[in-house]
Amino acid sequence: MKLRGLYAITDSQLLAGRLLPYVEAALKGGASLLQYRDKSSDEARRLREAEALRDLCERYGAALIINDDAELAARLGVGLHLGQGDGSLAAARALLGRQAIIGATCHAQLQLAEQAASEGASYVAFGRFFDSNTKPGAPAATVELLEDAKRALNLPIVAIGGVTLDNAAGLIARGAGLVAVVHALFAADSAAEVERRARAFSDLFATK
Ligand SMILES: Cc1ncc(COP(=O)(O)OP(=O)(O)O)c(N)n1
Ligand SMILES: Cc1nc(C(=O)O)sc1CCOP(=O)(O)O
Ligand SMILES: [Mg+2]
Repeated sequence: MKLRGLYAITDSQLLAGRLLPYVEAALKGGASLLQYRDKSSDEARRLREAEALRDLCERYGAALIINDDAELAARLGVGLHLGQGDGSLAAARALLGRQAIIGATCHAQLQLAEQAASEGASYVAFGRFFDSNTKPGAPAATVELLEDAKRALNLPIVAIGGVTLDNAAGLIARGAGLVAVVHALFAADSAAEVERRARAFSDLFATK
């Protein structure tokens, strides 16, 4: 699986009552990775939704990544994203195996990315690059960091936080191999609009 392109991330509020049609639209539009991000503690719903998303991702040749929850990722045999306070990357790698995609939040710190790489991360994520509707309090990162990270690391780099169709190209030009997007993708009035946006994000990678 090539780690490049649009990385769509779900949001329980934005996608309430329309999770599957909107995610399918993002996949139709070319999203390469999909992260199931649900901060609730409703285990049964989380399992049900994650299973449905795994099936959808399989149909479209995309990879499903579970946010925060290594046990759920292991149960479904899919990837995992861990933040700095979400548990040990090395332990997750041991649990999920060599092939699993495991990503790490590195905020605006190259040192965190180097550490994540040494512990077996498949990609590193930096952010937030712009004002974020979804996570306004996330620490801010500058685009210069992407160039430094590109030089220093031999791993795919994800840019997250306030990414839109207007600012994504600049991040890609500076070294982001994936752009992770919630609001600018899923805050849409229709599935058709989500698909249009996903295709437009994906097209930004076509010539780079
Ligand atoms: C691709 C990607 N990058 C960063 C994050 C943020 O992870 P974290 O800091 O653990 O915050 P939560 O998303 O868990 O609130 C992410 N989820 N995905
Ligand atoms: C989940 C998350 N993590 C971030 C970080 O900087 O680590 S920013 C963010 C939210 C991304 O959503 P939107 O595309 O709506 O800004
Ligand atoms: Mg987390």
